[in-house]
Amino acid sequence: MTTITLGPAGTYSHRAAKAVEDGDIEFAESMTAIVEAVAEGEADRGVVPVENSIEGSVTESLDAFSEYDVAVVEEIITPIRHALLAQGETFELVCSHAQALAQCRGWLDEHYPDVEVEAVASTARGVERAREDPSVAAIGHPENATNGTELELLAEDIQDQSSNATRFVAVAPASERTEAGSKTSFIVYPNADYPGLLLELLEAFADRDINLTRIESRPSGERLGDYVFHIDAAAGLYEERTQKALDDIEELAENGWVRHLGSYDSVTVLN
Ligand SMILES: O=C(O)C(=O)C[C@]1(C(=O)O)C=C[C@@H](O)C=C1
Repeated sequence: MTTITLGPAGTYSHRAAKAVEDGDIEFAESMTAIVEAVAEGEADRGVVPVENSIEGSVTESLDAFSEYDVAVVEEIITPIRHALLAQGETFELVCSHAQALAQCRGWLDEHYPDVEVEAVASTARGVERAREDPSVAAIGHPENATNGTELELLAEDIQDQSSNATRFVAVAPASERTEAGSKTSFIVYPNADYPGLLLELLEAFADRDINLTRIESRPSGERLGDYVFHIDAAAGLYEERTQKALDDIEELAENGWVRHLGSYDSVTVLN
């Protein structure tokens, strides 16, 4: 089994992938490339972040789920505890993934108000930059201080909320979609706009007592004000009520499309 995730080695995505998948792990540079590799059969599984408790959605992953046909087979929730790593105490630039920089914005403003920040493709890419250049510090998992050239751990637990956590999903080829699982993800493109449309979409679930755990609108890209809705429900497709809700939203989106990513269970991993 080959799993593809965000690289290089040492990213939080890599840690989440190792926690749930056996076998080889390969790396890509973007969430889109990971989802595409799974959709095209180049990898058996992909692990991508979808949502963070401080910064919200990882929109690149959501947009990739609209673009490529894949199944979600597991949800992985993990606490994210960032460290500041560098060759020494004097540096001018902090490099990390945009999500990680945002999760530590307050801490950086307080402790290093004068340093510049630069977003790079992943936290581990930032660590590489810090290894190459003494004027660069990185934000990433503390183990990056010891899993290559030694870096100093200048500070730990620098995320703005101690409860910082990220939700990842494991994706598989669309043929592996299953109806078994306690959660289901839907993507709905109604291709329509009238008063009460969103209410009707939500009623499909509310009328059947299905709790929604998330709803997110993403621009469809077709025209301004036109949206694709990502809806996560705390119910499995094996349940009659979920099938009925799906029938209703398919009817509401008769001019657009509905895709479900399958049903899946959730695990929490501490790493
Ligand atoms: O750069 C990494 O280490 C990642 O795995 C990406 C990512 C993200 O995009 O949310 C994952 C978890 C953290 O929230 C910060 C960054």
